[in-house]
Amino acid sequence: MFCGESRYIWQAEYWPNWRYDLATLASPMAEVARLQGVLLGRLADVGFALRDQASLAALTEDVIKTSEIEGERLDAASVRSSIARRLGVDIGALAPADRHVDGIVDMILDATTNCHAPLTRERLFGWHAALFPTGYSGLSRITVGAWRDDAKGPMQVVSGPIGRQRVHFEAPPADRLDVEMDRFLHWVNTPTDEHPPLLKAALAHLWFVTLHPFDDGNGRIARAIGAMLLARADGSPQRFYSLSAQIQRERQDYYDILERTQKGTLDVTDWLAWFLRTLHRALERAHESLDAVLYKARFWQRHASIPMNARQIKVLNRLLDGFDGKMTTRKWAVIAKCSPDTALRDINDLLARGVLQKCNAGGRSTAYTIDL
Ligand SMILES: Nc1ncnc2c1ncn2[C@@H]1O[C@H](COP(=O)(O)OP(=O)(O)OP(=O)(O)O)[C@@H](O)[C@H]1O
Repeated sequence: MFCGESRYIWQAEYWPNWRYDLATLASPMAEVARLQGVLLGRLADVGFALRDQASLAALTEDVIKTSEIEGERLDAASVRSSIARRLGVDIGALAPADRHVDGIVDMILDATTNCHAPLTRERLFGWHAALFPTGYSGLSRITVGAWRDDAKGPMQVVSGPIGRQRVHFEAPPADRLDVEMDRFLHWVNTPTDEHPPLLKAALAHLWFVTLHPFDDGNGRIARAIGAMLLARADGSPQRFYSLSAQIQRERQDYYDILERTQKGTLDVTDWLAWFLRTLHRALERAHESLDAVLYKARFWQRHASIPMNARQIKVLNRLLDGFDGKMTTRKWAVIAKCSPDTALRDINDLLARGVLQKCNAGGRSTAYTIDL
C-alpha cells in the first residue's frame, strides 16, 4: 500500500495528463524528422527490389531484437523467411516456418502495415495470443486474450533472485484496467494536434507499458504500438529502421529511464528526449544498413558477367553482409561446406578475376577481402 502518497506516475493527481517542455524537444524532433526524410528520399531512388530488401532487413532486425530484450533468441533465417513470405519478397530459398517466430512477425507486420487501422482491445488480444500461442510463458500458465486479473498479487516489474527481489515498478490494479485501457485506446485512435506525431509514439509506448495490462509480453507489445505510431508519423507503412533494435542495444538505459519516469511526475520531457535520441541513432544505423544493401547490389551488378559457383556466391554474400574477423581458407571451407583444397581453388579463381584480394593483416594465415 502506498498510504495515499503518489509513488508511481499512474497515481499522480492529474494522470494521464502528460506534460513536457516542447521548446527543449523541438530541435531533436526536427533533426529526427530530417533524417527520416533523407532516408525516405534515398529509398525513393533505389527501386522496388532494393527497397523491399532494405525493409526486410529492418523488419528482421526489429523482430529479432525485440525478442532478445525478453531473453529469447530467434533464428534469423526463420525470421527473415517468415517476413519475406508475408511481404512477398524473394530471398531465394526460404527457411522452414517456426510457429513461434510467425506470431511475433504477425504482430509487427499487423502493427505497421495496418498502421492506420484503429487499435482496439480485440486487436491487442490478437497480438497477445500470437505471442503466446500455447497460453504459457516459459513454465507458467498466463491469461491470454484478456487483461491480467492479478489473481497472484499486484503486477510488479522485479529483478534479482527470489527472496531478495527488487521492485522497480508496480502497475495499476487489475480492476482499473477496463477503464484505463479504454481511455488509452480512445486517445491512440483520436487524431488531434495535441501532440506532434513523434511524441505521440513515445507517449503511447510509455502509457501502455505503465498500464502493463497483460500477464506478459507488455514490453514487446508496447514497442509494436510505438512502431505503429511511428509508421503513422512518417506516412509510410514500410519500415526501414528499427527502434526496437536500438532499444535492445541500449536496454539498460531504457530500463533506467523508464523506472525514473514511472516514479516521477507527469512532466515526461526526459523520457521524450531519450526516445528521440534513441530514434535518432536508429535512423543513423538505417542509413548505414542502406549503404550496405546498395553496396551489395552494386557489387553483384559489377561482377554479373563473372561465372561463379554456389560456394563462391555464398561466401561472398557472407563477406558483403559484414563478416566479423578475418576470412581465411579454413573459415571459407567451413562456410562453403567443402574441403580446404576446394576452398583454396575457389579463392584463387576469385583472386585471379580481381573479385578478391589478399589482405596483409599479419598473422600466420592469409586472409582475403573483397576487392573494392
Ligand atoms: N526497471 C524497470 N522499471 C520500469 N519498467 C521496466 C523496468 N524494467 C523493465 N520495464 C518494462 O517492463 C517491460 C517488461 O514487461 P513484460 O515482461 O510484460 O514484457 P515482455 O515483452 O515479456 O518483456 P521484454 O520487454 O523484456 O521483452 C520492459 O520491456 C519494460 O518496458
